[in-house]
Amino acid sequence: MVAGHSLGSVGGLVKGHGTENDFLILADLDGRMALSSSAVRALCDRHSGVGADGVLRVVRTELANEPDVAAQADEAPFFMDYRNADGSIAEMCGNGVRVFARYLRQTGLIDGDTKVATRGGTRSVRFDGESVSVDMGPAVFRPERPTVVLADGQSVTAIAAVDMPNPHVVVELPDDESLAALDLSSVPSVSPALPEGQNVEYIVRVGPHALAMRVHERGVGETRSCGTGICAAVVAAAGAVRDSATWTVDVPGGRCEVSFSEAGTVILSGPAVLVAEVELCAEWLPTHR
Ligand SMILES: N[C@@H](CCC[C@H](N)C(=O)O)C(=O)O
Repeated sequence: MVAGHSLGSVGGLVKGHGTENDFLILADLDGRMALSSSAVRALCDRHSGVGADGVLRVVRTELANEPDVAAQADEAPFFMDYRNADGSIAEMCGNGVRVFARYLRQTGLIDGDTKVATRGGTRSVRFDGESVSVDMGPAVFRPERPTVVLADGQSVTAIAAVDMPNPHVVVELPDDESLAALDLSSVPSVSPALPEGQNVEYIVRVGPHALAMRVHERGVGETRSCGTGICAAVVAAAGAVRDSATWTVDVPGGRCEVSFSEAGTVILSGPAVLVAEVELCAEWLPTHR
């Protein structure tokens, strides 16, 4: 890992967030770093590390050592290697990709709208002032309709399981009070669980095209926002009715907007903020490889 570089010099560790879903951005442009899951866990630990929901490693796409990613190099100059705080790998991160794009732009690695390579495919990104919009691709409904147990022991059948392309289970609750009362401090009991595990979104309809949502993320725990989860929630709530309206989704960390493109893909818009440059202490590094 790199310590002591400024954001402008494209190196080091940068902290950022999208609706308070927070990330550590690690520049490894030549793709030489062997980023272990234990290093990710150590970095993301909020007590003994820097603290974040996940790590975004920045690699030139043609130098990514995953063939499905390197194949995106003609379209997308940089690969977002996303890791959850527990060190696990995920296909996609909707808040992360906006923050990743903000980082690329602020460091001068790109100078405008771009495409980002991810394990879930290439994503188009458009800058619009404070907001960043991403074409998140198609949502795919899964056949499963699992049951999720709430803290009071009540079981609720999910309204949908949706791949974005990471797996989501969406549960609808009757009102704001039920949403506020949820205890998401442990992994939700989901039956049958999806084979790859799942992110679980709990939603309340607060208007014709408006949701409130909390989320328990696979590999992280409760987070203040989840971009792919927000998309899955809107897809589940909209069902077959996909009109041209823009949906708003309020999460504990802020608000994102979701709409559908003419091609039927899901467009996610929301803030992306870079917060700090972090210089790791030389003494800390060798023990956290
Ligand atoms: N916070 C992300 C989703 C990150 C991946 C997720 N925890 C998973 O394992 O699928 C987002 O904003 O989409």
